[in-house]
Amino acid sequence: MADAVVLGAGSWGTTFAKVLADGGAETVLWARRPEAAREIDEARRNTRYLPGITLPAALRATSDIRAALAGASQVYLAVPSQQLRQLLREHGEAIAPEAPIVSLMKGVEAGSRLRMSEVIAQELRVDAGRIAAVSGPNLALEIAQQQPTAAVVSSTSAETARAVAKRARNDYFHSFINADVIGTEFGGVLKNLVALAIGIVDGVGYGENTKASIITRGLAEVTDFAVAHGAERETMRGLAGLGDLIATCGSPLSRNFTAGRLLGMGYSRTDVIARMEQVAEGLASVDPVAELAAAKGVRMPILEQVRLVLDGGMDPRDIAPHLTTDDEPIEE
Ligand SMILES: NC(=O)c1ccc[n+]([C@@H]2O[C@H](COP(=O)([O-])OP(=O)(O)OC[C@H]3O[C@@H](n4cnc5c(N)ncnc54)[C@H](O)[C@@H]3O)[C@@H](O)[C@H]2O)c1
Ligand SMILES: O=P(O)(O)OC[C@H](O)CO
Repeated sequence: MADAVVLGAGSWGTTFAKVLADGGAETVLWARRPEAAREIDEARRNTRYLPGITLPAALRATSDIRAALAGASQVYLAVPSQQLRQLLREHGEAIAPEAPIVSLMKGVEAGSRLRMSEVIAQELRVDAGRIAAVSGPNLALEIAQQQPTAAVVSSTSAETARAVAKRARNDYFHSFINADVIGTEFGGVLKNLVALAIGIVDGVGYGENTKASIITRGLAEVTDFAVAHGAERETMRGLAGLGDLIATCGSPLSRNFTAGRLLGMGYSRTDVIARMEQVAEGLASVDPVAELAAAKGVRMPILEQVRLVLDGGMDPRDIAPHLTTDDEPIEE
């Protein structure tokens, strides 16, 4: 019986399993492909997602999801957001009755427009207090290299947040806690959209002034959206808001930045999706977030221009969401 099981052996699931194992938790990682599980278990490597990283000997991997889940006292989920519901539908009944269920994901489900904690609650019919979300400036490869960073574990139950934060920490990864699940999850979702915009301007060739203007206005846009949906303003100034915005918009390791960069270089949405070998959650979140913003009447010029570029309705060179077209100057 494991202390923790991580479902999804991509870059983040594998890295988080390493974080847990390095913190002393007996950890099992579930990989969909048997050959990936075998490589992790036998060679201590996940060459496809974490090249150059040696995984801890204490970390076990399997492609048998039912065996992985059996009796595990905490369950961490790290599959692409659009795949979560089906996974839970097929295997959710194997999750131990009292185990906290932790989302490591940063997306909104297309169609339902639900955050990942909401998908978990709806699909598994569990109380919100059993669910936690982890978010922060967490580029997987840097953490796998044991570069020090932090995240926030958010749950409506302080007991759940504390239990998860105590397990998800070690000498290079620290977990803070908060109770603002809405803000923590939306911070992770929306920074991906700003990173797409920053990637686009980088691909076009614009420099630091343009990027800094968009990141700064991006924080205001993300905050307006999240607060309108019930988040605490303060959360957006924390690790899951500003912290993640800085990390994601500033790094070529970010898949969202990379996808944006390809758009800025002139590739179409279809070409970008075909070229991306890993999930860039922002691409699937653009439409549901735009719908959620419209429902609350939130103005989101950055999101709207990213959407136009994606749909081929705007030349990437014309992207300038921080240049307002209003006649009257608006308050910053
Ligand atoms: N990589 C990061 O730096 C990072 C950091 C924080 C959060 N996240 C979030 O974690 C989530 C997972 O991202 P990632 O970086 O690990 O992606 P990834 O592309 O590196 O890996 C995705 C994994 O999911 C698996 N998968 C795909 N479809 C599946 C399905 N239908 N059922 C089960 N497994 C499936 C793939 O085989 C792969 O192992 C995303 O929501 C992402 O935003 C990523
Ligand atoms: O690679 P990205 O763009 O999905 O970003 C990874 C993490 O979310 C950064 O915190």
